[in-house]
Amino acid sequence: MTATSTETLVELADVHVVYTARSGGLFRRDRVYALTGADFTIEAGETVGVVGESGCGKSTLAKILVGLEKPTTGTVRFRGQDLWSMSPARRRAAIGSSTGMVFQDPSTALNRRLPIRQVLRDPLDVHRVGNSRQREERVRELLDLVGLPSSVADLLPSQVSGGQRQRVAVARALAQRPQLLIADEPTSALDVSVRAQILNLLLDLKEQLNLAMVFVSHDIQTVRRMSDRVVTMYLGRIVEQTPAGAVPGGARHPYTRALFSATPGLLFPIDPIPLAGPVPSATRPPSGCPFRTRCWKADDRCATEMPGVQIATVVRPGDHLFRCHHPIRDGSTDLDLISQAQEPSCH
Ligand SMILES: Nc1ncnc2c1ncn2[C@@H]1O[C@H](COP(=O)(O)OP(=O)(O)OP(=O)(O)O)[C@@H](O)[C@H]1O
Repeated sequence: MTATSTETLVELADVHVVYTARSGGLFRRDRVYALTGADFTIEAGETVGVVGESGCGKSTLAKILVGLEKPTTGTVRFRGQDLWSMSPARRRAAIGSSTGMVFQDPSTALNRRLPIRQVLRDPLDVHRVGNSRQREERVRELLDLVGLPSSVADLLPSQVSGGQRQRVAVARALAQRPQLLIADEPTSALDVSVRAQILNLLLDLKEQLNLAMVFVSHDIQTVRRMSDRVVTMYLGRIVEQTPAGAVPGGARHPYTRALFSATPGLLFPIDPIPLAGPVPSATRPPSGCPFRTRCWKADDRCATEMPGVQIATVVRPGDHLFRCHHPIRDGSTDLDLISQAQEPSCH
């Protein structure tokens, strides 16, 4: 699975998201550092998997990528245009035509009172895409695209199965022909029996429409299978970006290694690395490297200095980035075998 183009669809530059949350006393508010210093691009046609433990900022990153959340500081560019310096009308149009989002639970994401036909027509009506006949035609196309019979158009979302509802949610996200689909835990609310069908549907749509996709999941085995590139997040930071075939053995960040160490079905399995203790609070992240309180390689430097970005050249320059003072350099990767790539070199 490799990207077919290098056209940049979305670019984040030093994006921070800080929420305020009530804590303890009536008037006391804490800052929650949900996303810190995110530098990140998505190229046309590629699938990026986002992994990390609960609360590490995956959904915040997804919302930033689809324009649902405004950065506290930093820049989000859609096709080179600064999204948040556009007028609200232009921004809505840019978001609608560039990205679509599939949420975890289709039961809550879809308007329960509208028939599926209207659920799918809504984004077309709001953005005045074509005339009424063309919108009806697009609804039929969308149902066909996600493998649903046209007869479901007259049903309410509650009258179809969970898997079919998620197909409707995917169709709705694709209504305006976006080039980027963000899927935030798209199968975790579904029965195990239909999860594979939805994943296969996403893979088919990616091929058929040359979609770029951001796939957020706790299920790291699925992320590895679905993605070209894996982004590892820890406590609001992107700590590593690596080609999917390079994890876990080629991952340089100890946290990525630990997360993926128990992944079954690898050509080069590695010993499980247990993660000690809980993730620290996002209201008081540790100084220096955020992972240092759980890292077996941490030393004094990790407590005082946030590691800068290092580059490992696995296949192409820029394919593999990580932030660690003590990266792991041993181990074989599936990529070593597949691409006969050179051993990565760090700068
Ligand atoms: N609207 C909000 N107000 C205050 N804090 C928030 C808000 N949304 C998210 N957070 C906090 O920001 C941090 C990142 O949350 P986020 O939902 O992005 O993490 P996540 O990795 O997607 O978690 P999960 O895997 O559990 O869905 C967490 O500490 C969360 O509690």
